[in-house]
Amino acid sequence: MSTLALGVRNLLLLAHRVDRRRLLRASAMLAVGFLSTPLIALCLKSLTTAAIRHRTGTAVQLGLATALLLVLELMMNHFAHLTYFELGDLSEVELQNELITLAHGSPGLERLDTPAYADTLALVREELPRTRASLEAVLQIGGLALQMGLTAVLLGLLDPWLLLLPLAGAVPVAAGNAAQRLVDRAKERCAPLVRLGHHLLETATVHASAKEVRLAGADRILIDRHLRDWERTTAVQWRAGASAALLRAAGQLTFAAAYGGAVYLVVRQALHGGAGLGDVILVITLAAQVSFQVSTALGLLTILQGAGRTMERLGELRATASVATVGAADVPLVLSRGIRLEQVGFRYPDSDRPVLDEVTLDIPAGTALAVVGENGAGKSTLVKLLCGLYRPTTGRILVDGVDLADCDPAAWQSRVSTLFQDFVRLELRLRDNTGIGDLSRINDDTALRRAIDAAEADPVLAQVPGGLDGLLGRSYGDGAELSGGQWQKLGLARALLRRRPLLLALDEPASALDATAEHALFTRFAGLVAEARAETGAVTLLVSHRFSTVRMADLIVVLDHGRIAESGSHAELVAADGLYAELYGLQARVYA
Ligand SMILES: Nc1ncnc2c1ncn2[C@@H]1O[C@H](COP(=O)(O)OP(=O)(O)OP(=O)(O)O)[C@@H](O)[C@H]1O
Repeated sequence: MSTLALGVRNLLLLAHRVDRRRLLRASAMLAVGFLSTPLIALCLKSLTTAAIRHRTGTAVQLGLATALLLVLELMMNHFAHLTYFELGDLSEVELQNELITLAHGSPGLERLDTPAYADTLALVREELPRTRASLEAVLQIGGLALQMGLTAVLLGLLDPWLLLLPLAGAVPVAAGNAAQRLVDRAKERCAPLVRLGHHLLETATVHASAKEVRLAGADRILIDRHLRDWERTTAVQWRAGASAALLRAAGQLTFAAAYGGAVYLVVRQALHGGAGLGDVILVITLAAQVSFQVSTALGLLTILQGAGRTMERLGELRATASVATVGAADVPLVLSRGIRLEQVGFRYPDSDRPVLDEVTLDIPAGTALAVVGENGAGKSTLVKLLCGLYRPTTGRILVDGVDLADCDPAAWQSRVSTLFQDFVRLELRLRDNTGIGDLSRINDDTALRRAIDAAEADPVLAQVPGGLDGLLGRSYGDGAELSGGQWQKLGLARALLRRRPLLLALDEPASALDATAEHALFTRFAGLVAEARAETGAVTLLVSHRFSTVRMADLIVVLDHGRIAESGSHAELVAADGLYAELYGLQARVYA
C-alpha cells in the first residue's frame, strides 16, 4: 500500500474507532458543500442561456438556486469543520496514548537507547500535533474527489476532449508526491541534528540549566553550535526543498497549458456555432474550479503524504513492540537463597564497548550490599540490570535460582523499589509524585504519609500548600518549587512506598541531601534493611561514593571498568589493602 493510501486508511479507521457518528456527519456535510461548487457552474450556464432567451422567470429561479448553492458551499464546510475539529483532537489523544504504550511496550529499555528507534519515536512525537490537520485533509480530499468527479462528468458531456483537463491535473499531483518524498527523505537524514538542536535550545533556555549556562558564559558556544547544526540541516533541507519546488513548478506548468487549451477549444466551438454562450461560461467556470481543485488537492496530498509517513513510522514502532516475548517463570514471594550474577556482561545498544564484563557475584538473601567505584565504572548500569530494565548481553541473573530472563519483567519490577540517580521530578500533585511508587496505594493517605516519613520528607509535605493534593513545580502550573534535596527525598518516599520488595536499590540517594539529612537517612536505612530482611529476605543495594555510609553494608563490591575488582565486608577490604582501602583512606584523611 502506498504511503498516502496508508495514511488515509489509518486516519479513517482511527476516526471511525474514536467517534463513528461525528465522522459520518462531517463527511455528509462536506460532500454536500463540495458538490455545490460544480452545480453552481451548471446553474450559471442555464442562467446565461435563460437570460439570453429572455426567460425572466426561469432566470430568477436559477439565480435563487445559484445563491442557495453558494450558501451551501460556504456553510457546509464551516459546520463540518465544527464537527471534525473535536474528532481530530480525540484522534490525536488516542495516538498519543498509543505512543506512550509503545514507548513502554518492550520489557526493557534497550529500544529507547537504540538511535534509530529514538529517532523514529522523536519524529512521531513531533508529528502527532498535526493529526487534526491530517484528518481534516482526509475528509476534504474525499469531498474534493466527489467534486472533481462531477466536474469531469459535466466537462465530458460538453466535449470528451475536455476530460483531458482533469487528467492533466494528475500531473502536478504526481509531481507533488515525488517532491514530498524528496523533502521527507531530507527530513529523516536531518532528524538526529534537529534533535540535537532542540536539546541545545532547551539547555540554553530552561530554568534548570540556564543558570549554569549563564555563569559559565556558555551561551555563545551553545548559540554557535546551534547555528552550525541548523546551517547543516538547512543546507540539506534547502537542496531538497529547491528540487521539490522545481518538480512542483513543472507539474503546474503542464496543467496551465491544458487549462489554456480547454478555454481555446470551447471558444473556437462557440465561434463556429457548435457551442452556446452558456457552454463557454460553464467551461470557463469549471476550468477555473479544476485549477482550484488541483491546487487544493496538491496541498491536501502533501499533508496526507506526511500523515502516511507518520503512520508508517507508527507501524515500525508497533512492529518492534510486538516481537517482545515475555517469560513465564514465577517470581518468588520471598527470597530464601538470594540473587546471583553469573558471568554477567553488558553493552548498550549500538555500542561495542562492554560496560559490565564477566561480573559474577552472590548476594545472599537479606544482604545489605553497597557498590562503589569511579565514575563510569558501571554501577548504575548494574542497578538497571538488576531491576530488569536491560537484559545482560552475556551471562545471567538468578533470583532464588530463577533466571530473570525467564520471568515477566513487569512481575519482577513490581517487587523492586528503586531510586535512580536521575530520578524523575514529576510536576503533578505530591500524591502523584509519591504514589507512582505503588499505584495501588496512590489514594492511601496513611501509606503515603508513612513512606514520606520514612524518607524524612515530612517537612516537605508540611511546606507544600495543599499537602498531599498540593501541586509541585512551576513548569505547568503555580505549584510549590522544591529544592534539589527536597525532590530527592520525595523520590526516596516513592521508592519506599512499595510493599514487600525483594530488591530495594538506591543509586546515590543522598547526593542532594545536607549532612543532617544524610545522617538521618542512613540511620533510617539501617532500619529499612532490617525490616526488608525480616519481611521478605530482600536484598538492599546502595550505590554511593560516601565511604562513611558504605562501610555499614554487609557486602561491598568495588567495580572498576565494569569488572569486580574486590568484594567483601568493610573490615575485609580494609585488611586487603587494595583499591577500596586506598579510596576509603583518601576520604578518611580528608575528613580527619
Ligand atoms: N543509555 C546509555 N547508552 C549508552 N551508554 C551508556 C548509557 N548509560 C550509561 N552508558 C555508559 O556506560 C558507562 C557506565 O555508566 P554508569 O552510569 O553505569 O556508571 P556509574 O558507575 O554509575 O557512574 P557514576 O558514578 O558517574 O554514576 C559509562 O561509560 C556511560 O557512558
